[in-house]
Amino acid sequence: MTVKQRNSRKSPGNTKDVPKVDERNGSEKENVRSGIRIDWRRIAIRLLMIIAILVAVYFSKANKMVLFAKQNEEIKKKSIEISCSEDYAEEVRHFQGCTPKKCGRMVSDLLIKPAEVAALHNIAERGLALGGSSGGASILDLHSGALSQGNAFVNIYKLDASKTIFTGQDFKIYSHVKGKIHQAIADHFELDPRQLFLTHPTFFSRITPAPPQTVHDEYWHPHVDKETYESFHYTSLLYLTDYGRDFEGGRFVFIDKDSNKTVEPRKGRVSAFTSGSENLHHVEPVTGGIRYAITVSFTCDPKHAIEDPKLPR
Ligand SMILES: O=C(O)CCC(=O)C(=O)O
Ligand SMILES: [Fe+2]
Repeated sequence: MTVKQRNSRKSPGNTKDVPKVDERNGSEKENVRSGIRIDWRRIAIRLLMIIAILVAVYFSKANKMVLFAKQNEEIKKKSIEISCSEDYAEEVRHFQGCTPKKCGRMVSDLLIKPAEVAALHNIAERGLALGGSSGGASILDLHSGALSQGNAFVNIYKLDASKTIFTGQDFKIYSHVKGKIHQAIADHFELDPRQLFLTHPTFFSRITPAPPQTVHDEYWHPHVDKETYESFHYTSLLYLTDYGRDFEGGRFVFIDKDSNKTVEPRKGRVSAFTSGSENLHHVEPVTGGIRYAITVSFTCDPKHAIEDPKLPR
């Protein structure tokens, strides 16, 4: 039907299917005048219902998100205890001295010094400048040498430039920072530090808002670290840039049944947690700027232990 035909059907002159004015309620009187049958009262009720639903959804969502660690607060130490998932508890119970008293998470902003954070940020920038994913997420693993490049990975130690861009001091700082996180995890979860080992992969990450090109760029999916990285028993993240200042989006979210707990990245913030399904989590998509972090992971299994990364000769 053309516009003309439609308009002529609805024209006031065509009274065949228009009810008599007096038999209709007030809201319909006007409709009759224009020749269009619209029940304004019904529409208003529907609109109110939609608004009520939107308000309810908004508040239920708001209730479901708790800011566990805000960017602008300096946290000495904050923690949450959670029951270990059955599979995690079953696995770690075989490793004496490495079984946590309780599973959970902890955040501390005072463990790592600002100069150490700046030095690590600088290492990440230098190393990742030699490569970089064509999508939004790049990694550099100083231990294996894995570096994102385009849609794949290369070994940074096979690139000539790597021979001059890193110094012994870079690796010293990495080991020192790793040592402090190792001790903090052992203290918090009441472990024997001699039974807790650095494991692979342990890597710098750089995230930008660039659209993903491969699955390696899809960092935002909810996951359990123990399932993604088999050797992990304790995960730690050290943030090297500030949420809201250096980048937008990119907050870390623990997905819990009652309410999600969000950690906003802050320079020098360490977030450490047991790697089982009690700590399902995801990272919100980065929508602006550049986000840098390091994942430093630990295992109870000596078979998966790795040495600290070293400057290759
Ligand atoms: O960068 C982060 O905040 C978390 C990354 C993460 O969940 C992972 O590498 O498994
Ligand atoms: Fe993770």
